[in-house]
Amino acid sequence: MRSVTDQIVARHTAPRQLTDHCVAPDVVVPGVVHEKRPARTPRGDLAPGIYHAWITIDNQAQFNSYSVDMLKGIQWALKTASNARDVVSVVLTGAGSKAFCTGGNATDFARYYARNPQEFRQFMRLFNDTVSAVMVCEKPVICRVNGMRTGGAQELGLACDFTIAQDLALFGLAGPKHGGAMIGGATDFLPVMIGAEAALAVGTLCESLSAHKARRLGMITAVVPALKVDGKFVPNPLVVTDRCVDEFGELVLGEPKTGEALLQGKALLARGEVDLSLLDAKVEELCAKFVTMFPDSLTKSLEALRKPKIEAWNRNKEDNRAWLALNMMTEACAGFRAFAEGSKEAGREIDFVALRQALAKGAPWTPDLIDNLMPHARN
Ligand SMILES: CC(C)(COP(=O)(O)OP(=O)(O)OC[C@H]1O[C@@H](n2cnc3c(N)ncnc32)[C@H](O)[C@@H]1OP(=O)(O)O)[C@@H](O)C(=O)NCCC(=O)NCCSC(=O)C1=CCCCC1=O
Repeated sequence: MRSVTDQIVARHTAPRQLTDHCVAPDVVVPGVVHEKRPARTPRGDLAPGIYHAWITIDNQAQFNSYSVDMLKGIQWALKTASNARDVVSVVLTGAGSKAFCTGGNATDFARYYARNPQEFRQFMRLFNDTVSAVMVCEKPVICRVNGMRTGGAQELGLACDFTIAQDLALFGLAGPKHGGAMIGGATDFLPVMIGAEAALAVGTLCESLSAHKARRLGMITAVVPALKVDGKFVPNPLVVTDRCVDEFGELVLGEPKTGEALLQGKALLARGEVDLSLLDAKVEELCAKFVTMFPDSLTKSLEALRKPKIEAWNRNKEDNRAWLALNMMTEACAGFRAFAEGSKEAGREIDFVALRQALAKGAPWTPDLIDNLMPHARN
């Protein structure tokens, strides 16, 4: 039986032919899965004819890092979902349970963009426009963090309106340790989201944060357990989750365990299996809340609340793009080559002391200086 609103629509209150407002065609890009999943109400009832758009980054062999084509695919998918009349919210996620995404493909960076700033400028055009596409999306954008979120992916994730993470996921940034500054969005968003002092630590030290610490800092919306041991969910056993402060009053919630506690945590981790059903339930719970809201009022609220992040981003994004491009001649060239040419055994970082010693004597960034900073040059 048709509902009354269906009958009203059938009386031709809606245009016979709908106009497509998307700039680019909705194309299928390998590595980016774009689908519409049926929406439900908060009570769990199906809401026929309306959907949530799921965008899944899928390059699992390389921890879901994105190629240029994949960036285009993510951007198209965001724009398509933004325009789709039947889409309520957008979920941006990664395939599998290891990584949400680890940013740009570091091997491509080393092989194609190193010493090629004009080409990296073009890459950054795509990247910047993808971050902007998140923040002008007319629907709420939820980052479903199924695993590690680092580098440019952390910046893309910070641009999202909500982040829900499974609690084994790590959050990181490829900053000065990799030869970059975290200016693809993180330096704009973090001070607004977590305050200037915490942003300085996160934005310079290049230390991975646990999902619990990210939640404590206010960087993400919610955390759910993902490890199942003997059929029961347990919190991430590698980090402190049972107290907020240590005996001296220092905050420890979400900090890594050490010593015997860490060994026990690792043993528990090895016995368990990862199950993302609670993550999916939490994402669905949030998506369902949006179904029972006035759409325009929701979009207006998003637009108003995004302003502090967007204003910071728009102030800096083009200058930062230019700096990141030129930095491909020097530090990023060395940093990404070290990742691509290194290995777990040899290490994936440059010889920082040798670099500083050379620069202290005024040495220029010659190709042979960079060659000699590589991990294999030390052996
Ligand atoms: C910390 C890591 C993400 C994960 O470390 P670990 O858990 O030890 O796993 P690995 O063995 O290192 O990784 C598993 C395999 O995946 C490959 N991998 C992982 N990430 C990438 C990547 N980004 N690009 C290419 N390949 C990747 C890794 O080589 C392994 O494969 P293998 O065949 O060798 O077994 C660690 O992997 C890491 O540090 N990765 C690099 C992260 C990185 O530098 N990302 C780029 C950041 S820069 C960036 O994204 C941007 C900056 C400016 C704005 C635009 C932008 O995109």
